[in-house]
Amino acid sequence: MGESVVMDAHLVAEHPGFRLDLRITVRAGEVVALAGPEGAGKTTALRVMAGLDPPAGGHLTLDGVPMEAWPAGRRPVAMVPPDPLLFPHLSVLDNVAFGPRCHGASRPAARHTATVWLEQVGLTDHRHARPRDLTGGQAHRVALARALAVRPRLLLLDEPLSGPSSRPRARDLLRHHLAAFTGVCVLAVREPADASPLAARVLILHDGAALREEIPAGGGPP
Ligand SMILES: Nc1ncnc2c1ncn2[C@@H]1O[C@H](COP(=O)(O)OP(=O)(O)OP(=O)(O)O)[C@@H](O)[C@H]1O
Repeated sequence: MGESVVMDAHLVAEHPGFRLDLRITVRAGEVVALAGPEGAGKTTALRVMAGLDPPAGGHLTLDGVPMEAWPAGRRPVAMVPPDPLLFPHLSVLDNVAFGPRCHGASRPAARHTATVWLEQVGLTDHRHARPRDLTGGQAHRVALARALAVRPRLLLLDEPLSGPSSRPRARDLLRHHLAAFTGVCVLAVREPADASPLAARVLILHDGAALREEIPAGGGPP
C-alpha cells in the first residue's frame, strides 16, 4: 500500500425496518465525517466498512483492491467504537499489542509497536495498568493507540469526540494524530458541527441515505 490509498464504497446494509444505501469516496489523508441523528445509520456504515456487519450488496475497495481480497482479521482496517472495549484481563500494553499480534507480529515486535504508540498518546506511565485503573479519556486514548498500532489504511472512529473524549486535550490529541495519518479516515458524529476540528467534509445522513455534503463550519482541519 502506498500513500495514494483511496476508498471507494457503496455501502448497503439491512436491518429490520432499516436500509443503508450510501456511496462514499475518500482520498488518502482525508478525513470525512458521517453526521446524523440517532438511527441515521452512521454506526451501521462504519461496521460494514470495518467488515463487522455483512453487507447486503454494494462494494468497498481500497486503492482499487476489494476488501474481501484480504483475509478476515488481516484487513488494513481499524475501528474505534464509542466504548473503547478494552480487554479487562490484559495490561494496557498488551491491549495495544493485541492488534499487531493479530496481524502476525511476534510478541516482542507487537509489544515494541505498542510501546511506541502508548508514548504517542501520552500513556507510557500506564503501560502496566489494567483498563479498570484508567479514566474514560485514558481508555479512549488506549483504544486509539490500539487502532493506529496496526497501521490501518482505513481508520473508522465512532463518535470520537463524545463523553470524556470531548475535552479540549482529547480533541487536540485526535487532531494531531489525524493530521499525521496518511490513510483514509471516516468518523461518525451526531452534529455536523462536532466534525469541524477534524473533518474536511461532512456527509449528512438521514434514514440510511446521504442527504447532502457540507464543509464544516471553520473549514475542517488546518
Ligand atoms: N444489530 C442490529 N439489529 C437490528 N437493527 C439494528 C442493528 N444495528 C442497528 N440497527 C438499526 O439500524 C438503524 C441504524 O442504526 P445505527 O446504529 O447505524 O444508527 P446511528 O446513526 O449510528 O445511530 P446512533 O447515533 O444512535 O449510534 C436503526 O434503526 C437501528 O435500530
